Amino acid sequence: HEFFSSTDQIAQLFEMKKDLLMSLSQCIDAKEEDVEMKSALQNLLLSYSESEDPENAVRDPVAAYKLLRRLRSELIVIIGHFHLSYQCEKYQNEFPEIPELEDLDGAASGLIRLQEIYKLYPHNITNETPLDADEAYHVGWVAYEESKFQHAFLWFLYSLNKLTKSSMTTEKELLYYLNSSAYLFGSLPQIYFDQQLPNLDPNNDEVKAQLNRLLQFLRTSNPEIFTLSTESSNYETLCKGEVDEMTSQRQRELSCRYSTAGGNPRLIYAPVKEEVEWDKPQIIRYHDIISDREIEILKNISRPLLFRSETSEGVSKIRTSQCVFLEEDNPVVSRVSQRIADITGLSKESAEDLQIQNYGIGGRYEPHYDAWDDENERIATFLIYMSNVEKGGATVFPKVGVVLKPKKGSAVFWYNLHKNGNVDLFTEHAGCPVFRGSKWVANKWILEFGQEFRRPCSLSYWG
Ligand SMILES: O=C(O)CCC(=O)C(=O)O
Ligand SMILES: [Fe+2]
Repeated sequence: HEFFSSTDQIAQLFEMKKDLLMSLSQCIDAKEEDVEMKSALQNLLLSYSESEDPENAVRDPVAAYKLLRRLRSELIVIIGHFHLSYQCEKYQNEFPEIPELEDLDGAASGLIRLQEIYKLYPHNITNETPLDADEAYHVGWVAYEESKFQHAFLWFLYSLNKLTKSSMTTEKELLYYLNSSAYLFGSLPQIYFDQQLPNLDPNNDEVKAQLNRLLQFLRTSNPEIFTLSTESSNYETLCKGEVDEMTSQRQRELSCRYSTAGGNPRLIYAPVKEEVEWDKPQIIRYHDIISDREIEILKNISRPLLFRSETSEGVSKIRTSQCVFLEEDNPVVSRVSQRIADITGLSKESAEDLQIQNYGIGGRYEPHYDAWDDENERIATFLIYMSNVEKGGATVFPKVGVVLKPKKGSAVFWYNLHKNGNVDLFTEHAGCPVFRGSKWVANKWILEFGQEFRRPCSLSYWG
């Protein structure tokens, strides 16, 4: 099981750890004589505070990263105690999975992606939740492994400034990685690089002096490694919310109305609020199409079933979220499907199951199409927002400049295919990295076959 790709799963794990800690304290209290174990347990109990709210903590990606690290180390200790303690044996089948090192790497990678898109320095992204030297070193190391040498360098520098006596990270390691990332970034000539590394004096002062020399050299001869580039792709610019004037002007001219979808009996007394968000391709927002209660039910059914989302290439960094397809045997799921059919006028018999999705730390879905050129493709997408997202997490269409902000209870709808069956190339879209908040969405993909009389085909070459 994975944790970094769903912030909700991290919050759930916190609750499980809490329960486990409680049962451990009960079974140890009962009989255990081992003083050492009791005091270790006491420390764990002290570190856990009643008022801690994991759902709130995971809204901040840096806090979520720290929490994940902490949960991993605490669970290892707690489960270790269970194994050591004879009296606690009966609990042994109920352990939650422990986050793996890959989870910590995935979480760090999410932070780096946030920095890249939103142009954030380590001190920007950590301004609410600071990282300690070891945590920062780990993020730098992940950036280094991903060949993102400037981010790596900046994190190592951050780590250097946070070093304390209790840090596991050493100045010597930092000198090595600062030096190497500066060289690989292209800010350090080979000669300088070679001079810095060999035969480091284990004497700390010597390392310190070398570190200072390195930084001084970089500041004077190659200062660009300290400053992030401001270049962005269309996708990134839209995610940052920098919509150009023309686009926002065009957006303001669009309309909204109450609709009964052409007199659908189920909508006559409760027309749906319809807002045209974009004209070409047409993107329609429907407001208040699902209640908070329905959302809670869908989240609760999904939680134990969530699994890493895939793309046509399998599991990949392109898409960091977890999802599950829900079948119609649940009344809320079938009610939502019926509502989508009523609103869009399309047949629900020809559609995929409702897909519920929760994003991870810095979770995103990079630009993609929902439909390909195969038979019975996804003619349309109905995307429901099941949460608000405080920062980031917009759905953007890079080819046309559209930014759709998640609004809880609303949905957006567009056709991926032209009437002639070809993919509309303007429907390329992305889910921007979540910068603050927990993002939940539900996808309903409506298929081509069975819609022939509801959305007649055209023979036109153009669409
Ligand atoms: O989460 C979003 O905003 C977009 C999701 C999406 O495009 C998808 O799941 O196919
Ligand atoms: Fe999509």
